[in-house]
Amino acid sequence: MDTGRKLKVALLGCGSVGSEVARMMTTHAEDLAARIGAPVELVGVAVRRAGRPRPGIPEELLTTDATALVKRGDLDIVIELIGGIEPARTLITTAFEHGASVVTGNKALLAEDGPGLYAAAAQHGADLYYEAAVAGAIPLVRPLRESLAGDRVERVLGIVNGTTNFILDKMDTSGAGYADALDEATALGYAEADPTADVEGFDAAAKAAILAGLAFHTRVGLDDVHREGITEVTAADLASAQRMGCTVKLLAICERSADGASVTARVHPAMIPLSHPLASVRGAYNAVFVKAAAAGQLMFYGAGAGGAPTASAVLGDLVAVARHRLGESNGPGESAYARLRVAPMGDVVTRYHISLDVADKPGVLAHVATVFARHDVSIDTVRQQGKDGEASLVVVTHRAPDSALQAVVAELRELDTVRDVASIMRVEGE
Ligand SMILES: NC(=O)c1ccc[n+]([C@@H]2O[C@H](COP(=O)([O-])OP(=O)(O)OC[C@H]3O[C@@H](n4cnc5c(N)ncnc54)[C@H](O)[C@@H]3O)[C@@H](O)[C@H]2O)c1
Ligand SMILES: N[C@@H](CCO)C(=O)O
Ligand code: NA
Repeated sequence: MDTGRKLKVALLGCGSVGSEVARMMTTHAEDLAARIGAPVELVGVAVRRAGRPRPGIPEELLTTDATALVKRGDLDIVIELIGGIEPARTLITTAFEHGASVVTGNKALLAEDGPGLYAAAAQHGADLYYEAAVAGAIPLVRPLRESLAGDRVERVLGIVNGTTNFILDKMDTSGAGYADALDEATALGYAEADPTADVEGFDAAAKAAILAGLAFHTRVGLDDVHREGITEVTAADLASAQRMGCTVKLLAICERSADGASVTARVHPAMIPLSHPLASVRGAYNAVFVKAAAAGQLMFYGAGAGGAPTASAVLGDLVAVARHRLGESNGPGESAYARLRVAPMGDVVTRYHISLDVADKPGVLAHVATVFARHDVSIDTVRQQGKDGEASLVVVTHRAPDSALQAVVAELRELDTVRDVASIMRVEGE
């Protein structure tokens, strides 16, 4: 098809991902044109600092005025790769107002204000695409948004943050503590100078909010996601997991309740059996399981981060959106019609591994067991190891509501014979 038309594209942000997108748009120009049906031309690149050498990007395309760029009025597509809430949000909405469609990788902004962005896109008849926002290169947004649009998704479970997976993997394989593993992740460039967003689970929680929204056709905000990071995970937790034939992963889990009336979304470290495929996701890789009523279990695996892998997802979106511009059509907008209740963490039903330091005296085990029984939490296994009048007690429960487990722990902490509740970890993937 030769329509004689050229599609004009502006790029906002030229960091790890943006620079790869600019490079690929140049090196793959002919293939992109053939696949889209018209050439895509990069007409401007907004950067924060001018005057830096940017190999492969003609200097005359660079500008430090992103606002003026998105207001040009002749843009077909704006690719936002600045990140963060502002100025990204204003730039994206301004791009819509001036007639462009938008491709972004900005999970923080989508989790904060996805509905606002969708509304702006719909108002101006534009597309909003964001495959790069969740699990980088791995096609996951499009499968949920399009391929599974005819099915009923029951659960999304996976590893969606590479930095924390690298740290936990390091702790597992080397016996290192959290701080040493974080130092190594920083030295190797996996963790950022300020690792808070990754290690405290904010990045994974934003992705969980996006995934839950897509999976359940319900608005799920960042505040709806229960979030625990990995900073409290100890070498002892990993050792204990290994003794149980498990490892520890930071998981994002979005589930429909058994009665289908509500959904939950959570991010926390959890033990998973070594036999589970997620246990063999090493280093900074991501992997996500999607369970749907008709499709059954699907597994998505690959590079969840990195300039080139993430740029692959951005370019895929660019092709899709460009085709729509040529065909004067649109991709899917927001789908939040189901309006399911987003239930609190207390409603989540799962298993627990609880490690207690107790006095090694007659009746202590019975006393501890009574607390579990009082809250209707059934014990699966108990393992005790004694040392000098003290004992460490590891209790693994059957499935129980999180609220019941929290009540058990609060009561255990009050017992004279319980010196410390050393760790509480959920057990998933069985
Ligand atoms: N790096 C990854 O592996 C990865 C993976 C998935 C998604 N993402 C997302 O992609 C986006 C970009 O990530 P990144 O890793 O390339 O970040 P980055 O920090 O490397 O790049 C962002 C760039 O934007 C520039 N910038 C900041 N303010 C600007 C402004 N007002 N105008 C123009 N430029 C401005 C910065 O100077 C920087 O070069 C983020 O939303 C991120 O969450 C990144
Ligand atoms: N910081 C993120 C990048 C991808 O969103 C990670 O470690 O996975
Ligand atoms: Na993706």
